[in-house]
Amino acid sequence: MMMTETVSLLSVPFGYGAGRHGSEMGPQAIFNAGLMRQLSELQIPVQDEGPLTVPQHYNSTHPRLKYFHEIIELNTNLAAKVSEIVARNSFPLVLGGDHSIAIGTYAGLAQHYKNLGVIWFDAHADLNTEDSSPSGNIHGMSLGVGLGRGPDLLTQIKGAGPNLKPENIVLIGTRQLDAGEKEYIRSSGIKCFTMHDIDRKGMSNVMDEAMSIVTRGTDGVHLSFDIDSLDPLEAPGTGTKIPGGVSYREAHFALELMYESRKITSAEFVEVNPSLDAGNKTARLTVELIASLLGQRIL
Ligand SMILES: NC(=[NH2+])NCCC[C@H](N)C(=O)O
Ligand SMILES: [Mn+2]
Ligand SMILES: [Mn+2]
Repeated sequence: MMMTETVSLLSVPFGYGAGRHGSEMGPQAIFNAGLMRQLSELQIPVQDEGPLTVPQHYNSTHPRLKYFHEIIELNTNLAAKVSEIVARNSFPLVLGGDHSIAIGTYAGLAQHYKNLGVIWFDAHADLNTEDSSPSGNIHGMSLGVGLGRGPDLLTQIKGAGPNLKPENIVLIGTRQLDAGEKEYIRSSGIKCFTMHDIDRKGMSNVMDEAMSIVTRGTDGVHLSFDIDSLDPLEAPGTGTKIPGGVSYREAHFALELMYESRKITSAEFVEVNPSLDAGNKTARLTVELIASLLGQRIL
């Protein structure tokens, strides 16, 4: 919680953007892992917005964009809900779901913030297009949509694009890029802190640089946190695991620094997939990470 009082918890039990089933059960797993208890220990006033209604599967059959129509419908509804939360001056905390729901989140935010900074914590860049995507899974395209780069119909969701600016975006934890994404990152100038950069500079310097980029000339900062940014040894419950990720301590430290900055104005945690988890380890980790973002301290 950074600039507002209440945290509005919005569950989005939706997984059609991912290649594997299960992330639609993410919000329930995160609640089961003790989210409400953790927030009450932090004495944070919470408004539970309940789960967003998700569209039924009506067999949308776009050849290269899987569940295209469901994703449009979901994100249209999500954008309206997020916008309403911001209008109430509450802090939107969105629980996914797969990363395609980021489209609806920033579409809702864009109705209030004209120059939104975005921190995209992820093993991936999610900057694919219909043509560059190796999978057709829209969770791999969701950041691109906000830059006007994604599939046309998606960018036409109210607020969805192109409302984000490359110079206001930082990627952190990146370690798997498809060819088209690399090219776009280089040509657009999006700042990308790969695992190599984290190893070389340390998370402390990376976060200092990242915060200075996303706060320069912006009127809000959104954190989009894909749990696959963490090393799969820490976070096995996710659908696209890439080895060599952010450590447990680095992730907490980054989130603690974001809290200290008091600049974050909204957040989402996505890609927790309980059907791939070891017990409920990844969901429990997510609860702890949320706590760090919201001010939990060791002492
Ligand atoms: N949000 C995610 N986990 N994205 C994974 C994307 C993987 C790959 N780049 C693709 O486009 O299919
Ligand atoms: Mn992602
Ligand atoms: Mn990812």
